[in-house]
Amino acid sequence: MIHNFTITSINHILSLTAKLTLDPKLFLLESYYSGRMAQHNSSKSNAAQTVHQVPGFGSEEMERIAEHTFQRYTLPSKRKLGKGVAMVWFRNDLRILDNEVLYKAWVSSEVVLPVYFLDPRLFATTHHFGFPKTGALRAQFLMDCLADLKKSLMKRGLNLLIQNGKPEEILPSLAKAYGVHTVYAQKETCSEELYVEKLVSQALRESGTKLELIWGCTMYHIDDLPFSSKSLPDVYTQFRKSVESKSVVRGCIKIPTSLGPPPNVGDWGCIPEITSLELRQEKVSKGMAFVGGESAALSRVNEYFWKKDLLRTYKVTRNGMLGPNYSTKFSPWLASGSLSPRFIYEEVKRYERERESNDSTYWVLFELIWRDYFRFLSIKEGNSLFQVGGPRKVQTTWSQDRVLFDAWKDGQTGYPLIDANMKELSTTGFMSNRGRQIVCSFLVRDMGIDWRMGAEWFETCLLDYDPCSNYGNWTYGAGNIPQYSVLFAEFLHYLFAFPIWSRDVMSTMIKWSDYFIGVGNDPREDRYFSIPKQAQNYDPEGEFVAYWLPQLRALPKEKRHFPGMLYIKPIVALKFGNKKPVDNRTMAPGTRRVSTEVNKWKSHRGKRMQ
Ligand SMILES: Cc1cc2nc3c(=O)[nH]c(=O)nc-3n(C[C@H](O)[C@H](O)[C@H](O)COP(=O)(O)OP(=O)(O)OC[C@H]3O[C@@H](n4cnc5c(N)ncnc54)[C@H](O)[C@@H]3O)c2cc1C
Ligand SMILES: Nc1ncnc2c1ncn2[C@@H]1O[C@H](COP(=O)(O)OP(=O)(O)OP(=O)(O)O)[C@@H](O)[C@H]1O
Repeated sequence: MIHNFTITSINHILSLTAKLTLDPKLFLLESYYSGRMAQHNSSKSNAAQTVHQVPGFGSEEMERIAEHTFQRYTLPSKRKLGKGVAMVWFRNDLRILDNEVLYKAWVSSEVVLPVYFLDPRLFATTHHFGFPKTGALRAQFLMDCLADLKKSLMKRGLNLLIQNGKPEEILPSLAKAYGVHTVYAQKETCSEELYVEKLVSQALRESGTKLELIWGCTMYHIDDLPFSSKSLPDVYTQFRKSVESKSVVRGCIKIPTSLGPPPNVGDWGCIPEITSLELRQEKVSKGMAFVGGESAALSRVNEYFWKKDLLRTYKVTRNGMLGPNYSTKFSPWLASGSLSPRFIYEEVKRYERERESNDSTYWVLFELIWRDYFRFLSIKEGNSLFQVGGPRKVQTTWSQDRVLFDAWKDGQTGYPLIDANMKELSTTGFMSNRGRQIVCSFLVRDMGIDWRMGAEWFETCLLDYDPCSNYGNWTYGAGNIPQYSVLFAEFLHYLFAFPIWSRDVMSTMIKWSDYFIGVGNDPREDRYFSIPKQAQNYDPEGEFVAYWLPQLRALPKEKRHFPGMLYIKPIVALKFGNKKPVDNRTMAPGTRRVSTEVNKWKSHRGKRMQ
């Protein structure tokens, strides 16, 4: 069931959340959840301004689903051999199911001390363009995750210590005060996180405590790859085929029934209001409102796979843009670590055994392998993933025109498909994969803007922000990952897999010849997404744009994507809007060279138009 609720209800929820102060006593957490959800449940669906809660369950139902899932993953009581106190430093692994960090700390000690640091660096600004590092919606999602984790730990005889500050400054004194022999934490891969790991390791060494970093964020474990991450294939397909044939996804780590006894902590700390992090409360006024936390994550898996049976058709629907049903929406929980990709894997396999195995069930795993790929790529490529030329070190002059960029960011470009997607992003913290590819292509290719501005804005807004997937996809979209080698490898694979006289091969060769011509050209011409074509294929009725730009709803469906004078004037012409490619960097903003006629869509030409 999807709960629709009004803006007023959301306001209530947010003000309730804003007033939240958590007490170690479980009943206050109970009232946090029941209060938050009562608002969701009591509200009535109201006209166009609806909000779809994801997942669409009330708090009790989510808790029931989570408990039921935990029971299937309960570790039969086992004698612990460990001694002393171990600490769990929670990072992007905010879960108890399939958490090796938590498990290792538990087996290696008599007492576990779980800690989360509200590191001020997470709430500072992005590297180049000074946007908020964490936007208000993701910050609120994070607070939900922490509240849910705290509650789960308390149910198992523990708690979560919340500390404001940098881990390297606080950990040594905590370790000393509690006699911690080892701090366990999830291993990260990007330079900002590696820097913190280095500082923590140095600080702990001085106090004689060990730091043990454990791999935990991918579906395939790094130790099970058939190659070292430094020799990761440049081509996704090679990577995927190799891991699929040579590696096995490890089983989920189970949860001990009791994680106690807890250490003697006087004040476990509160989950703060996001205003105390210098963020303004933001309300989700329409679209999807995601509930943070592991209980919600497990409930979403249950809803998408089992209750609504949407896994059966995922491959057909996954390119949609409107509503909670076209794709899994697992990404926000995966990014915060409140959902394990191995758990998703096991649920897909269970679904295949119990219901059906088809292209769609496989395709969720195919997409999760993309996620793994970008994670491992961040090890191989290091900081080049964040640099303007990307791993290819492409030399291109990009514009950093603030007027153009702000029009993109604020959904004011004059192209409804771009504007609707950008409004969804700022209103909800989410955008479909299709939408992300389209707005990325528009910013980079039609506007000629520095792709890092787009990537940093995504970093601010996305609930599912993950440095590897975000910067990986942006560099890929900006043409900074060697796509000609991708195609060449695909070509060879195809050549050897099929007889040369096959008609498919011949037509594919003709198609691919276009890619080879472009080698060495301006990368902005790679992966061009034609707006008319995308609109026609993925929003033919104009429902998505009319949802986010209600002023377009009154127009005939075929006019909604190109409303002409009835909408904002397009801020730039489309690069391939006319027959000849246009370099927008030489055009004054406001110049309009785009065909607005729907029946001219098919005449739009562009190299590599998707
Ligand atoms: C410019 C751009 C930026 C992106 N930034 C992020 C980001 O910061 N964090 C993030 O998780 N994803 C990012 N993606 C990938 C993708 O858009 C989202 O993972 C997806 O839209 C999330 O929705 P979903 O969970 O319903 O996906 P589904 O279609 O249901 O896919 C299932 C899961 O597979 C993984 N996945 C799917 N597509 C990709 C992909 N292209 N790359 C990596 N993993 C993928 C995700 O974990 C996703 O949850 C980005 C894509 C683009 C084009
Ligand atoms: N987790 C992360 N999220 C976002 N950005 C990250 C993350 N980890 C590393 N980075 C980025 O990686 C880059 C570090 O690379 P590098 O040291 O080459 O850049 P820099 O020299 O600081 O950049 P510049 O010379 O352009 O100022 C920075 O842009 C940093 O913000």
